[in-house]
Amino acid sequence: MNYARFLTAVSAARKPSPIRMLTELQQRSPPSLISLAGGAPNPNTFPFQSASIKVKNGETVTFDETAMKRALQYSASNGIPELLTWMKNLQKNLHNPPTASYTPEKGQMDMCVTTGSQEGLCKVFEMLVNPGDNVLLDAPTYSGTLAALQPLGCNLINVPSDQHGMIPAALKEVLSRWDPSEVHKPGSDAPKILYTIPNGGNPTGASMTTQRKQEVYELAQQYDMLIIEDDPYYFLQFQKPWAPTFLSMDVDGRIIRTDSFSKILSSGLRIGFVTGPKPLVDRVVLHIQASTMHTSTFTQLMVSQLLHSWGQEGFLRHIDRVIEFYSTQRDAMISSADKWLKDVAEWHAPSAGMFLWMKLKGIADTQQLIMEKALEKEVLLVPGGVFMINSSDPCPYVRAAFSLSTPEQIDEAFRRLSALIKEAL
Ligand SMILES: Cc1ncc(COP(=O)(O)O)c(CNc2cc3ccccc3n(O)c2=O)c1O
Repeated sequence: MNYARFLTAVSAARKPSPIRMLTELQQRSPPSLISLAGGAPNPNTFPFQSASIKVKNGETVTFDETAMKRALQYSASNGIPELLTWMKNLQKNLHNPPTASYTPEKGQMDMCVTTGSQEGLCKVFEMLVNPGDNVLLDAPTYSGTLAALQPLGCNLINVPSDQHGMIPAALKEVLSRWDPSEVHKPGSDAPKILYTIPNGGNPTGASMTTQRKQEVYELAQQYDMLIIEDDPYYFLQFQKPWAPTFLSMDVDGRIIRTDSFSKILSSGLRIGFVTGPKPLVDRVVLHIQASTMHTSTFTQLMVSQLLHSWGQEGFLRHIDRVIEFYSTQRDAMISSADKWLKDVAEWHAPSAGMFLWMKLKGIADTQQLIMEKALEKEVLLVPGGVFMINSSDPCPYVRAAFSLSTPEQIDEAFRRLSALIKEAL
């Protein structure tokens, strides 16, 4: 793959930070080395001495004085080695990416830690998207992605989708505007990237079928596009076997995948990952060097200690408990929707994630209904317009999350929603 053609001028201009290189050189050197180089503060001056974090299964994550000094100090921009290694092994076990065995030039699978997958998305978009670029995505989509993409001045092209995700025939139709043999011609405005949320989509709850992923991947090959696989709900798929990922079929090194611990370990710890071809991950890391420098060392070490004590089996047992919770919540929301809303709304029951996407019958746009009437009735949902490329377009949908409220609260909320829809009609 020729990765240079995908980089913005800004990303291509990024150079390794000399002091960060010195820090990493020092970390690779024997303890006999005396360094007067790094401008790191002396951890003996830090007020924090130790920590122990109780884990619900009875174990404890502890930071003794030595560990605490490390946890409170700068660390490598791509992530602390033990967390990266653990995650690379998990990615290889879960997805068996063809690129794991490639050379760096050929797009060898690499990873970096980001402060939430939101940071990963933001830096990936800034690496790839120039003003005026055509970018493909299936809308409605995550509002945080729109917030990161739209200020870049790109032209967002919607690819029609349904409850099974992006529709390959529709993608083929959208791409038919361009001749695949001309996409490398100077001045070509053929799309270079496609973004999608393949499992438990936000806001639609949609999950892509394997067949559709294969067809979308083949079209990306034909038009030499990268696919950004934003997959924070991968571990919230209620049925097994979990769907094969784009990463698992990536024979070319054209997949950039963002993962997140937010929905399974903690959203406040802000731990996400970018997985992709080494030439592209390297550019994201250069951007991290010049922005946050790295994700919090403390949180990375805390999570890494937990994962090492659990092992992959323990991690996947934890995931099973999380899946059990969210599928029970999904069942509660669906049964309350059937009870209160089936004559005023329509929906597809999600098989992953934490969202139900409902179309309100007879309501052209839900913005006013939700932002005024729903608040009067003391029930809050998200009006669908915030997930559309053009948020001022009328949208008859609302997004309901089944993550935080109890089944009883969900039932009462839908009773209130039903009443206000009937009043509005
Ligand atoms: C598809 C997709 N991609 C990336 C992210 C970012 O997750 P990260 O790993 O935690 O950075 C998300 C998080 N989505 C949301 C977050 C959120 C945070 C506060 C309040 C509301 C929020 N609502 O509503 C959300 O949907 C997502 O859904």
